[in-house]
Amino acid sequence: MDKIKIAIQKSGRLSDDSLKLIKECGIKFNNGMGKLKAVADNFPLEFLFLRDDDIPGYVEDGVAHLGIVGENVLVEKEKDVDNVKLLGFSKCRLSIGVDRNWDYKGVQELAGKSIATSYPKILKGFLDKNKVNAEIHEISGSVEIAPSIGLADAVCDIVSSGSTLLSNGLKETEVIMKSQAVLIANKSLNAEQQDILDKLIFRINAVQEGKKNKYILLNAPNESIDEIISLLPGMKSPTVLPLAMEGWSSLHSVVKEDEFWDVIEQLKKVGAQGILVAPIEKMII
Ligand SMILES: Nc1ncnc2c1ncn2[C@@H]1O[C@H](COP(=O)(O)OP(=O)(O)OP(=O)(O)O)[C@@H](O)[C@H]1O
Ligand SMILES: O=P(O)(O)OC[C@H]1O[C@H](OP(=O)(O)OP(=O)(O)O)[C@H](O)[C@@H]1O
Ligand SMILES: [Mg+2]
Repeated sequence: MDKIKIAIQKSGRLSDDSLKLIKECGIKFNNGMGKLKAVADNFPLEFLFLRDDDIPGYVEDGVAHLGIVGENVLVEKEKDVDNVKLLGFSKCRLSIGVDRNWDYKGVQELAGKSIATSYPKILKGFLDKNKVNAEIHEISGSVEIAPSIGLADAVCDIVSSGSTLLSNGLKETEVIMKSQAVLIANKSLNAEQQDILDKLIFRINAVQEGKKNKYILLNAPNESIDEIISLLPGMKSPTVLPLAMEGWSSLHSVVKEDEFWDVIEQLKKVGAQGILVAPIEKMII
């Protein structure tokens, strides 16, 4: 079978979670220190470890068939690739930051100022949309230092916790876009390559669904079972098994991670006991 190539960031904010997702999909490979290429042992996938900025271009050209990048880089690079799937990690935002003592009242205050950024296209789009004429000063890293060394009046850069802005005497004033990691694909995959991508997407979906849900087991008096079933509808419907103790049943189901604590409270109110909750590794709906 043909192999397809996936481009992953070599080292940075996307790398660990990208590799973790691949491993959670049951794909094994050996990425020794400093290796720029690796081949999976049990799936037709080859890995290229690259700078994230280069990934959309390599995927457009077909040097790599797939890639994992931040949406911020994907939008900035304006490459013609398929946006296959949001991956839910490396969540951040692209924001304007200004000196914390600037009494900033709105985007019009950026008129005539210079803004340092590694995202000139996205920034230009934002300024044009707001009809603000400002100078864009493109730099490739350490953007937050620009105002304090007199290079620019403001910055447009990635913010997550905000601690980099804070430690450079800046404050966040405008969120231009929100971003997370995304799986991208070349637009001209052949049937065999598409088949491999479909298998990978199937596995990613199973991993993501598993994370969104928990497996729940509980004991309940038989008269509460109908009410509990309405609280825990499960994938099709819950499994209900009689306990050795007369008048009691054991019920197995799944519950959504984000509804979990509310549901547990309601289950207790209707008489559920001995509630066990376990993580789900994979879930295929
Ligand atoms: N603090 C953060 N928290 C969460 N996600 C982030 C954070 N910083 C960046 N990201 C996301 O991870 C991507 C990679 O960030 P990183 O800082 O590793 O890039 P880089 O320094 O340009 O790396 P490279 O050396 O590969 O060019 C960003 O494009 C963004 O989508
Ligand atoms: O709001 P925060 O949580 O502080 O995160 C934001 C910082 O994180 C990223 O840099 P990173 O630390 O990845 O270093 P880099 O300069 O190598 O990109 C980004 O470029 C910001 O500088
Ligand atoms: Mg980069």
